[in-house]
Amino acid sequence: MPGFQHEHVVVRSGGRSGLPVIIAVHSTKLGQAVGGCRVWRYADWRDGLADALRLSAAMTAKCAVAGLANGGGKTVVALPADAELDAATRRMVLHDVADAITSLSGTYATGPDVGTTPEDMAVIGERTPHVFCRPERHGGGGSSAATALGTLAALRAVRRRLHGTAAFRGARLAVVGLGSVGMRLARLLAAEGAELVVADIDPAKRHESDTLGATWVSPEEALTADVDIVVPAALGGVLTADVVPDLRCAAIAGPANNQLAAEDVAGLLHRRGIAWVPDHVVSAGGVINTLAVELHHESADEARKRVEAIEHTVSDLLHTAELQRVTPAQAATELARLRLASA
Ligand SMILES: NC(=O)c1ccc[n+]([C@@H]2O[C@H](COP(=O)([O-])OP(=O)(O)OC[C@H]3O[C@@H](n4cnc5c(N)ncnc54)[C@H](O)[C@@H]3O)[C@@H](O)[C@H]2O)c1
Repeated sequence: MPGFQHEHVVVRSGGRSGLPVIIAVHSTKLGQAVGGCRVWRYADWRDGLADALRLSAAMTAKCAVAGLANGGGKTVVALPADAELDAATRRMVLHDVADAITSLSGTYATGPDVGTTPEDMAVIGERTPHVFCRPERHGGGGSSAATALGTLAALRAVRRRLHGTAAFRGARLAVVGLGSVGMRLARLLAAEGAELVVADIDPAKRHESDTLGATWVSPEEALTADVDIVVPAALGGVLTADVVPDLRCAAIAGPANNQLAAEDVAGLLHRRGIAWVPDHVVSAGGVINTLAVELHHESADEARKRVEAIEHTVSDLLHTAELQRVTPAQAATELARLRLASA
């Protein structure tokens, strides 16, 4: 049985809603623990506790690799399997979460996750300052632009590793998914002279592809296109064991969450000589920006510099991976361990 690794776990019945509110603070070694608030249905509340324990530990590693002065935490409100929250109960739940956060004396701050929105963060913010990713009128702002900028920084590092230059002129990239991050990113890359192959399941995006001078293909064709870098920017699970033999790119780096269908696909990619940069490193721009501005009260310029520093992180990971003959994902795990050990 693994040992208990968390600094503090709160489990309480919400004073207003009566629902189980769970906050797991995994680590504050690097600073205040952060992690989203999940409001989700579970067959048993203890499944929600397991989620909070697992996801808060993952946040510690994610923050450490991103170079954030923050640790990992997570909130889970475990709803019964058949629960529907009406607006009044939802407010009660969010205020219960806020009170549980207050009980932690500033060691943890929350943001949106599955089942919660920036609007919900504004409601939590009525009772605690330890909340981020609120709507713009409450001092927050959308994260897609910063996520796209951070992805561009990651791609610069990959481009330099592949071709010895961080300039995108002449680079061939396939962007799979032209949503709020993918579209912004494609525009940035096109403006720098990259040759783009793009795809989306929504045919309405084809028009934009034409204005970018990109080649429009199906999502499957984009993933296996003969390009330098594939950029997954839609849903997770696209990198399966089956697709690996068909890939023709030299590297994969994109913002889509949980790209690997199974963890061992990282090894399969490595054996095929394809550098896969873990998505949590590539997509960290949004959270880096939000925490810098909303929790650390830094200027937009300072926050932007932190986001652009993803380029150095990815450069380090690729360099270490090559030197130690490990995958970039293994190099990221080791980097997180070192940063935590030296904190
Ligand atoms: N928005 C952020 O700041 C942020 C931060 C971190 C990670 N991410 C992750 O990045 C990814 C994109 O986020 P987003 O905010 O742009 O989402 P989005 O919903 O705005 O865009 C997703 C796009 O992908 C398209 N799509 C869906 N399935 C597809 C498929 N099978 N093939 C090709 N295209 C497909 C959709 O039509 C849509 O245009 C997600 O995985 C998200 O979790 C986003």
